[in-house]
Amino acid sequence: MSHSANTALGDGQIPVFDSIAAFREWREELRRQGKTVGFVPTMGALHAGHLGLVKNARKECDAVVVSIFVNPAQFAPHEDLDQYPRSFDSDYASLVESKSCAAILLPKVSEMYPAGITLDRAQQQGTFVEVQGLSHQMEGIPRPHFFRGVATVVTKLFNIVQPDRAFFGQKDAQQCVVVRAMIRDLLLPIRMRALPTAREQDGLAMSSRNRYLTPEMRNIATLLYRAISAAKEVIQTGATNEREEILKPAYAIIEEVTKQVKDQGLPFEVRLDYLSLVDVATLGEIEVLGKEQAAILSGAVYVGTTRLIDNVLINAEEL
Ligand SMILES: Nc1ncnc2c1ncn2[C@@H]1O[C@H](COP(=O)(O)OP(=O)(O)OP(=O)(O)O)[C@@H](O)[C@H]1O
Ligand SMILES: CC(C)(CO)[C@@H](O)C(=O)[O-]
Ligand code: BAL
Repeated sequence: MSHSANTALGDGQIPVFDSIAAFREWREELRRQGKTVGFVPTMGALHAGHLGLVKNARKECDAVVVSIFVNPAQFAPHEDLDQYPRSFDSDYASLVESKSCAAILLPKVSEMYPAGITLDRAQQQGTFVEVQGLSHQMEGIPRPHFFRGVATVVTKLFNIVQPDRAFFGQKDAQQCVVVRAMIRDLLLPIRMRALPTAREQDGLAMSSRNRYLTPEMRNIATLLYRAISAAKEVIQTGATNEREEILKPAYAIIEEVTKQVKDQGLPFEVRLDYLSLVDVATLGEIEVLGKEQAAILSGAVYVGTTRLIDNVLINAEEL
């Protein structure tokens, strides 16, 4: 294949492109060969959840591209852009081991944001994509800048990779709903797949940010999954369809763990950010759940300064 991957990155088993022009050359050759391309966008610090997306993409597509890009536009000035884990060498080794990745795209901030990018939204220059109606509830309340940053970078990455299919994780449920709407609204010729959340043995959703947890924090980090699972169980028993009653056991679990951490004098706090029960299509909060209504039961908690998110689906298999 004639392409100019950056040979200083990786050991040549997978081409790594840090230049968009070089990547486009490589992509063009696949098109000439009539091969289908699957795309897995990531921010790196890869774990088994990411690798599951890559392996599934490979089952459905001839060649899989993985991007690794910590996108400044989706971070607020007070968030963890600088601390976000960056581990290219081990990410590269995991992708080689997966035997499922045909190329890695590692774009530079300067190429992704030709007009520059500052985290201060009021000062930002250039073109941004925003999915109105789905970006300012749930995760969009504490992170009002977030989905604009995601929609913008995913649009740019789609324009570079030009995938036939794009693979996302259900762990970031609202992101899946936002990206699906964006693909529909902008008439992008891409099929989106949202795959189930990979979990640790005790149920904790895999996440790059789990690396921030100390062993003491890790011991109680399943609280959110236990909480939303308890709420889902209430729905499944048919005992009630009212939001308040559905969420009651979830609030109780979080309160109990919060108190336990305090009583034991552990050197961190647990704090609930939010719990939510929304319709999958509108992301509107549900007061009374319809019999077959597809819904997302989700939440976010802080364990120390680490913010964990998780969700389960109600009356739906895929987002
Ligand atoms: N546990 C998981 N199971 C399946 N997919 C996942 C999981 N965690 C992340 N993903 C998906 O991988 C893609 C890249 O996510 P990202 O690189 O932000 O990882 P992350 O673990 O979600 O990181 P963070 O800790 O920043 O939330 C997204 O589509 C995301 O939904
Ligand atoms: C989709 C994504 C790679 C865009 O930066 C990011 O939001 C993520 O990792 O979920
Ligand atoms: N997976 C979500 C990326 C973020 O929180 O910035």
